Amino acid sequence: MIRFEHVTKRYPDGTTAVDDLSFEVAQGELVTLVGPSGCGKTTTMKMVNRLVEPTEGRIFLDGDDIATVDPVQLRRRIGYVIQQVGLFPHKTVLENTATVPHLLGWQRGKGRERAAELLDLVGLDPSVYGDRYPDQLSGGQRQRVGVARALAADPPVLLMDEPFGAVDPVVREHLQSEFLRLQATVRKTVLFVTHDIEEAVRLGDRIAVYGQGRIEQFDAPAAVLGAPATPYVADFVGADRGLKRLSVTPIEVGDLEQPPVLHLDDPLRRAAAKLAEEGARWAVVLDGDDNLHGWISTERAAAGAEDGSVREHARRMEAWLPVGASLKQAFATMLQHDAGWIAVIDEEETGRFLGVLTPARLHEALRRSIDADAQAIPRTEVELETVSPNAV
Ligand SMILES: Nc1ncnc2c1ncn2[C@@H]1O[C@H](COP(=O)(O)OP(=O)(O)OP(=O)(O)O)[C@@H](O)[C@H]1O
Repeated sequence: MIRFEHVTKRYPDGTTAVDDLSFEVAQGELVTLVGPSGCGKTTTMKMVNRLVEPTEGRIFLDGDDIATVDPVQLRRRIGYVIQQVGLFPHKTVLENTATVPHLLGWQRGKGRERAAELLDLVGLDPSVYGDRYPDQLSGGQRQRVGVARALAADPPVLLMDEPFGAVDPVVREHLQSEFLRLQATVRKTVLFVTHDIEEAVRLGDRIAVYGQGRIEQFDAPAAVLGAPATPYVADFVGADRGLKRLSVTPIEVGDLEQPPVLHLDDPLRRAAAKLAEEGARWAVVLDGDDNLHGWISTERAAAGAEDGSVREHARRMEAWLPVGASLKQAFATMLQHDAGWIAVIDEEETGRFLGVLTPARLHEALRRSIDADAQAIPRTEVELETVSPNAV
């Protein structure tokens, strides 16, 4: 979709901002450009929409050499989001969002309708925020308007230059999650500039790690973290690679332990006997549809009334995640609920219980992910050790 072929940019003062750059971004792919200040990220991006012209080399968009495309026509195919957002202060949120459809000569009603749809999509209720002016919004809300505006004319390509750079870390994480959800729906081809490796890792399908004017490594996040191509990249991604890798390694079904399982309507006496027989300290409790309800301790099951059912003694389980969530989320959930394990469910299939993740299993999953990359073998072929639930 976007292809750089031996692109160099030298500014008139002699600065070589980008030196012989070649890479390709596939349709629907989100590539993050990450590197220290002044390494040429913004220059790379601005060459795509011809705000900067290359000195040498060629750039293709969907097969067209962009040097041959009228810049105004070109920019209609490209949404652009920048840190300063650049909203018009005297226009309402809705008018700001409808800017590009308006420029494209869409009928006013159609443009506003589209703008309202987009505001909804980025989490701003148009009936609440549509008539406000930019200075009546928080920084995070302004960034969302910036994203909505860039998407309004439905361009296939988005260029995003530190779009979440100006907001505090909490809002930033929130915007990142929302953007990932949005991208899963709209599947744009995205170039995303950031100087934050965490953000690059979290958002990118692939990451381009920049040295001075050059890409040092262009790879999937797990590979950049697990197998940095050069000492420079290793240095840039930092010593706490293991921690960062947590955020790119998903929980897989193979990571889970299978503790004893009971159902809400099971007679308590039978449940207690089963737990004692298996030597387990607790069991997961499911409802009639095999969805997660909570858990019950062996002690509590044994102490209950003779004729009771599991329902009266089970506790709700708040610490759970869908399969595919990151190990980092799993770790955070354990800490948040002070839990020795978390339940993992299959969200796709309406919350069916799949198993539990323990700290030991989390650590194993992390190790396996590192080893698998190091040996360049598919993760599915890595043998799992079995750990009994009683070990928790
Ligand atoms: N108009 C210009 N004239 C001369 N030099 C420029 C110009 N624009 C950028 N540069 C230089 O080109 C190099 C790359 O700049 P660029 O803005 O692409 O870097 P960046 O990686 O985006 O940095 P940052 O993260 O600080 O925005 C820098 O040395 C910068 O000073």
